[in-house]
Amino acid sequence: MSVDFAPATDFGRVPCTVVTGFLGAGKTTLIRNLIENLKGKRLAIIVNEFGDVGIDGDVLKGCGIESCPEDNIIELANGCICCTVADDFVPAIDRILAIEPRVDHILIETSGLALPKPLVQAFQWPDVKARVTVDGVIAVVDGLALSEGRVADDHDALDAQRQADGSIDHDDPVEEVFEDQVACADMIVLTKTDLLDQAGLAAAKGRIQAHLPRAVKIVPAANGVVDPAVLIGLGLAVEDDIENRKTHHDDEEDHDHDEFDSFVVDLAAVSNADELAARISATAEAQNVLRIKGFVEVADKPMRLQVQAVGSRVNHYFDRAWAPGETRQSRLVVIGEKGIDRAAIERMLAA
Ligand SMILES: Nc1nc2c(ncn2[C@@H]2O[C@H](COP(=O)(O)OP(=O)(O)OP(=O)(O)O)[C@@H](O)[C@H]2O)c(=O)[nH]1
Repeated sequence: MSVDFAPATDFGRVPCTVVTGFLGAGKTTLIRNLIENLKGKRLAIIVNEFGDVGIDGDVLKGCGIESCPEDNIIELANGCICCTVADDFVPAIDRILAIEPRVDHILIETSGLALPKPLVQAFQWPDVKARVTVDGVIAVVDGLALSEGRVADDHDALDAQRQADGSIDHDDPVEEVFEDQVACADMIVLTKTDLLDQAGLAAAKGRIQAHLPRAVKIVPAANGVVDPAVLIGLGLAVEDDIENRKTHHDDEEDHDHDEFDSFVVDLAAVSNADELAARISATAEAQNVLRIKGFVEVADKPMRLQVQAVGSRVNHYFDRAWAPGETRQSRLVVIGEKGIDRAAIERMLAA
């Protein structure tokens, strides 16, 4: 598949697509599909994660795509890119722009908890603006979760409550992050449609539409499959429009992510992958965990097990052989709202 990049707003600048979306919505899956299908274009990726340990970068590096070699994938773990933009993002852009031959396009995967607006605003800084431009902001939303009302549930009720009580000016943190991501989007990718029937799809679309401040297209996707021509090469120079996109955090001088916790759980090798998946599912359900992901050693297996849980729904598969000399270790990143019970989660996962 070939995509023409000729946005009128480029002026020789490298276009950059920001992929945002709540934890586990399907950002990495979408990006993986994009890089597989953007053949012939030299790509670089910035992958940002909330926790200290990067999993998504490792997943993307595993793609082995010639147009996006491992060295072109920069991981920014250790916090959301919206907060570390000055320290981490600009050096990452510098590094990418030094790559020879020059890359044609940059993809940025923000962490699932990042607010896209401060990141896009960084593209207004003169040193950045002279060299790169935001081609478009893609918000990836979890169709399954939305169809079940798990994100942005009860919005109407909340609105009514807000209007009745002037002192309420914030949703719960999960909804706030989700709404800010959608508010900044030029295109919405509604994922996991393979798990939805017609009614579920309509419900998910309806929930998103209720949040859209502007006419923004909703593109349904199963397993990240979207024609790159739909998402890439929009040429919107979003940095020039971002101030018009209203979000919950507009009036905050400084925001933080204190509402969320993340930690790493080291496990011993497991003997049975299905049993581990069942344990993870039960833990996520009982302890209200938002996201668990990582790599695990299964005893006597030459392959590494990749584990991905979104809420209590768990996927696991052997993604590649452990490399010679690589430490076979089992590490899971756990993310939840502030106050999740770390000791109980560690106990349940290790049981
Ligand atoms: N069935 C199905 N599963 C999907 C789809 N898209 C993503 N997934 C699964 O959902 C889980 C999370 O997907 P990711 O692509 O890692 O999500 P993410 O948004 O990058 O997650 P974070 O970076 O942690 O916020 C994985 O198990 C994926 O395989 C889809 O369209 N259909």
